[in-house]
Amino acid sequence: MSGSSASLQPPADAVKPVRHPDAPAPGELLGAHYGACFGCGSEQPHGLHLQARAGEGVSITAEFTVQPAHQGAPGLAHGGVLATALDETLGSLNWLLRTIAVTGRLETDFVRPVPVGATLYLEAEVTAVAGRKIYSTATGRLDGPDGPVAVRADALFVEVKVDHFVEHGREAEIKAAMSDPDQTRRARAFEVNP
Ligand SMILES: CCCCCCCC/C=C\CCCCCCCC(=O)SCCNC(=O)CCNC(=O)[C@H](O)C(C)(C)COP(=O)(O)OP(=O)(O)OC[C@H]1O[C@@H](n2cnc3c(N)ncnc32)[C@H](O)[C@@H]1OP(=O)(O)O
Repeated sequence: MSGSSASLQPPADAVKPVRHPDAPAPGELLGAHYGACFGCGSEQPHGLHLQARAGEGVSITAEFTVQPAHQGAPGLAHGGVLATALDETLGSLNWLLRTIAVTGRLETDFVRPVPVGATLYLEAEVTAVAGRKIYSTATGRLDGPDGPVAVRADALFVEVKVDHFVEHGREAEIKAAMSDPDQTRRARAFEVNP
């Protein structure tokens, strides 16, 4: 099965995404946007520790190695964990646009089982932007960047203001993020199209 639902088809007035002039250069590691992020943070012992790298245009590559803590069936990655890897990779794309956005919809195809110990080689790109809506797509491959596709996703991210996190997040974490000494992480969290 593949083919995303109608709500993931960009509308007729959608435009091509524009890479922000200050986006990290192709090949540059993005680093974690937040230390406690389950997808990319270093402070989560069982997190994915996904490492994303800027690509050409509005694209990203990322790697994630499946740990024993990520199992669903014995010896195999949990589907929700794989969806997280896709979500994190897709979410990282928005930094190349310098837009803060959250996942509105994520549609996933699980094509092949992914064993514990395997590295998932992910690539993602923004395909279109329509107002606050950002359309993107991702694949995850086994055995190398050109290996067989194991997972695929199409997504719609919706641009939000930083108030989204301030209103809905927990105060202690918000305060800690706001005083993060890492300038890049702070910028990723709080700059919108500067
Ligand atoms: C102080 C700390 C700050 C920290 C900052 C961090 C920065 C991060 C930096 C780097 C991140 C890198 C990595 C992250 C990766 C992980 C990403 C995630 O997992 S995010 C968590 C999961 N997602 C949610 O929790 C969203 C929950 N949902 C909502 O909050 C709302 O529903 C929201 C914002 C998505 C939309 O609500 P509305 O009221 O703002 O807007 P409406 O009018 O409903 O939607 C706008 C347009 O989008 C469409 N839309 C919205 N949801 C849709 C859906 N599910 N399917 C299809 N279309 C949808 C609507 O139909 C509408 O379209 P029309 O303008 O009318 O054409």
